[in-house]
Amino acid sequence: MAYLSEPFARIGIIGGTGLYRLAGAAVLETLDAATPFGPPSSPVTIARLAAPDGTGGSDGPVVAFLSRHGVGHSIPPHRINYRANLWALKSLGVEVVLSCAAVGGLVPSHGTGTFAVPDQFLDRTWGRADTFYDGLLSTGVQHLPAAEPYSAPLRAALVAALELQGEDFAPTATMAVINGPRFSTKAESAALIQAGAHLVSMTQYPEPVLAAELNMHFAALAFITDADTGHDGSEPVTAELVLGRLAAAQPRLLAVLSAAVHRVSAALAGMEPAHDGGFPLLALIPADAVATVMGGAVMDPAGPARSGTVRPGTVHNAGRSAQ
Ligand SMILES: CSC[C@H]1O[C@H](OP(=O)(O)O)[C@H](O)[C@@H]1O
Ligand SMILES: Nc1ncnc2[nH]cnc12
Repeated sequence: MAYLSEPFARIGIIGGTGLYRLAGAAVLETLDAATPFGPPSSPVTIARLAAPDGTGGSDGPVVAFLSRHGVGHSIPPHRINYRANLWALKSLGVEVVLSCAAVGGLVPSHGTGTFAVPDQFLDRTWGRADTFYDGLLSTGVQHLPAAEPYSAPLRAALVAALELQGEDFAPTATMAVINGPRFSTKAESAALIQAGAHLVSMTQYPEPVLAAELNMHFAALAFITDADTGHDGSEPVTAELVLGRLAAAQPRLLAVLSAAVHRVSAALAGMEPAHDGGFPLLALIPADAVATVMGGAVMDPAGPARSGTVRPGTVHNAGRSAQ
């Protein structure tokens, strides 16, 4: 079995609609990651962000960036290989995932042109592979506690970054996730509001739970591009509108992301790496060894102790608890 002696990057960023690369970051490497689930949506770019003072050089934090919809936005939300994407980041040493998304706002408190940091989701997708514990990898039966599905310390870093950048944002939100690729009808939108949702997305499930199963911190930075079917009197959403508004907001999004990454990077510098024994280089692991990896260093069900209310990867192993 082959292991990386050190991670390529400890912080991962998933780019969504309109964010296909990290403009301004220095690309160090571009990697084609192999996973047991097939290739991820895009090559993973290892890139160095500018230093905190805005200069280049070797002081800025290094991140692993992946484009969820692929190069040229070729993969629709219901066809994204979410398992491959999260596994690819994990295999490169990522411990913390910041997921960017263009979302619809359903209520006045979450208005167009502002940001939000979701703390809950409402899964309305269907047919998506949303667990690594499905028997495929001989990992046994596991049940992920999902009451608090996002990492508290990572959400706090995003909130601090949004404050630093002077952005208008909602520090909490319930994110409804529809299957797409079509947008909602007015009746569906009203039903989501009735169910307690503030935001609507097509991609924000199952990323949070897959990250947790892989013992990675996960939080989402949502930019509200529209008012969905038009609760504020605006025209109903279209893809062109989402793309255009996200493109216009990209510098703001990148500034918030960068501030959050610097904060997280400083915190990680004082933390031990989450894993013992190195990082599995999955591309080199034979298929029959994958189960060993899943039950060993990568998938230790106890997981590293972390602060905050969330312990990503803390899973209930039904097999063990029955003993
Ligand atoms: C192109 S409009 C619909 C598209 O935009 C959002 O993408 P992402 O969440 O990756 O930013 C939405 O979920 C849809 O996939
Ligand atoms: N209104 C909307 N519904 C679903 N996904 C979206 N992404 C951006 N806006 C959206």
